[in-house]
Amino acid sequence: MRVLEDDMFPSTPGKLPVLRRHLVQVLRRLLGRAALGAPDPRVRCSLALRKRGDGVVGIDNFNSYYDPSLKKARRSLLASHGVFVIEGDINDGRLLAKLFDVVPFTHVLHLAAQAGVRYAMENPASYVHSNIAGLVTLLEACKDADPQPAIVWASSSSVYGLNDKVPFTESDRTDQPASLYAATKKAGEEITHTYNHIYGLSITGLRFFTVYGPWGRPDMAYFSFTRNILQGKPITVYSGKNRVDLARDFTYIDDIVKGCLGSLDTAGKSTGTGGKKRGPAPYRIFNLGNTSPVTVPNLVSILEKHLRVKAKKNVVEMPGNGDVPFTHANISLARQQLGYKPTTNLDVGLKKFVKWYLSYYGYTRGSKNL
Ligand SMILES: NC(=O)c1ccc[n+]([C@@H]2O[C@H](COP(=O)([O-])OP(=O)(O)OC[C@H]3O[C@@H](n4cnc5c(N)ncnc54)[C@H](O)[C@@H]3O)[C@@H](O)[C@H]2O)c1
Ligand SMILES: O=C(O)[C@H]1O[C@H](OP(=O)(O)OP(=O)(O)OC[C@H]2O[C@@H](n3ccc(=O)[nH]c3=O)[C@H](O)[C@@H]2O)[C@H](O)[C@@H](O)[C@H]1O
Repeated sequence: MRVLEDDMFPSTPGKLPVLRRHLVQVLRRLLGRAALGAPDPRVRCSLALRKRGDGVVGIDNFNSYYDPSLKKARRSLLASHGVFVIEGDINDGRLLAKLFDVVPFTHVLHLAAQAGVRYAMENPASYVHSNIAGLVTLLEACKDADPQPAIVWASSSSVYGLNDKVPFTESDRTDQPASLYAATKKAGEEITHTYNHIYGLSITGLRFFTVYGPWGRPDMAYFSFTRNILQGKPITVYSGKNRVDLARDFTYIDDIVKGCLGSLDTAGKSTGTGGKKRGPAPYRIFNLGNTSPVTVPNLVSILEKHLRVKAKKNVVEMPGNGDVPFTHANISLARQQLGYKPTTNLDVGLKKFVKWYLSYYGYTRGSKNL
C-alpha cells in the first residue's frame, strides 16, 4: 500500500497539496495516540492497540526473506481494523521525517528487523542494513521529531550468547554473541543507549525469547516443522554435543503482546526537543520469555499430537551455525515493572498455532489433504 508518496509531502508549507491535508485529517482522526511499528508481534500488537482505541500506523518493506504474501495478508487483516501499513524501508530517513512531520507520534514500537539466527551466515549484509543502519535512521527521525516519541523495540534473547548462567537475567553478561544476528541486537542495545544519553529519548529494549503463534514466521522451527510434517517431508532436529537435546524458552505471541503493551504504557516520556536533551529519560531492558524451557524433541512431539501426523526426523549435531544450546528467561523485572505474566504453555499455544495453520493453508481434517 503506497499511502505516502514523496510528492504528497512538499517541504514548502505554502505548497501543501489537498492530498496531504486530507491525509493529515485522516491520520489525526485515526491517531489519538500513535505507535509506529511493523506488523507478528506486529499484527497482534497493532490489533490490541486498536482494540483499546489507540491509533496505529505501520511501516514494512515487505522484503522476501520469507513469503511476502503472508506479510501482505497480515497487512490486509490490519487494514480491515483501521491500521495503515506503509510500504517503505526504515533506512529511508526522508520518508520517516515526513511521517513524523504529519503525525505527532507519542510512541514508536520498533519491531522491523532482519530476524533469524542461522540466515546471518548466508546474508550478513541484510542484518547490518536493517538492524544497525535502519535502527540508526529510525532513531535519528525520532530524535528530530517534535514531540519526541518514546521508543519500545525488540532486542533478542540471543544477546545472552554463550552465557551459561541460568535463568538469563538482564544484568548477565551479553558480550559473547554466538551469531551475527545476536551481535546486531547487542549493538542495538548500545546504540539506543547512546540516543538515550545524548538526546533524551525514552528507550525500552525487550529481549524476546523464541516467539511463536498464529501469523508467525515460516522460517522458524515450529512453523517449518509443521509444513514439512504435513507434506510428509523429513525435518532436521539439531542436538547439542553428545546428543544432548537443545531447549528454548518458547513464548506465545499473546504473552509477548501483553509485554509490549505494558512497556508502551510505562515507557515514560522522552525529554529532548530540537535535537537537544532537556533532562534524563528512562532507559530500560526487559526479558520477555515464558520461564519454562522445552526441548526441541518435545516441541516436535506436541506438534505431532496436534497435527495427528508422525514426523520423519533426522537428528543431527548442531552444525555451529549461530545456535545456542538453550535459553531460559528470568522475568522478575518485567513482572515487577510491566505486570508481565505469561499464561500460555507450549501445548496450548501450539494447539492454537496448528488451528490457524490448517485454516490459513486450506487443510481440512478428514479430507484427502489431511
Ligand atoms: N520471533 C522471534 O522469536 C523473535 C525473538 C527475538 C526477537 N525478535 C525480534 O522481534 C521483531 C519481530 O520479529 P518477527 O519474528 O515478527 O520477524 P519478522 O521477520 O516476521 O518481522 C520483521 C518485519 O520487518 C520487516 N523489515 C525488515 N527489515 C526492514 C527494513 N529495513 N525496513 C522496513 N521493514 C523491514 C520485514 O519485512 C518483516 O515484516 C524483530 O525485531 C526480531 O528480531 C523475534
Ligand atoms: O529468541 C531469540 O532471540 C531468537 O528466537 C528465534 O531463534 P531460535 O530460538 O533459533 O528459533 P528457531 O529458529 O525456531 O529454532 C528453535 C530451535 O529449533 C532448532 N531447530 C531449528 C531449525 C531446524 O531446522 N531444526 C532445529 O532443530 C534450533 O536449533 C533451536 O534450538 C528467532 O528465530 C530469532 O529471530 C531470535 O530472535
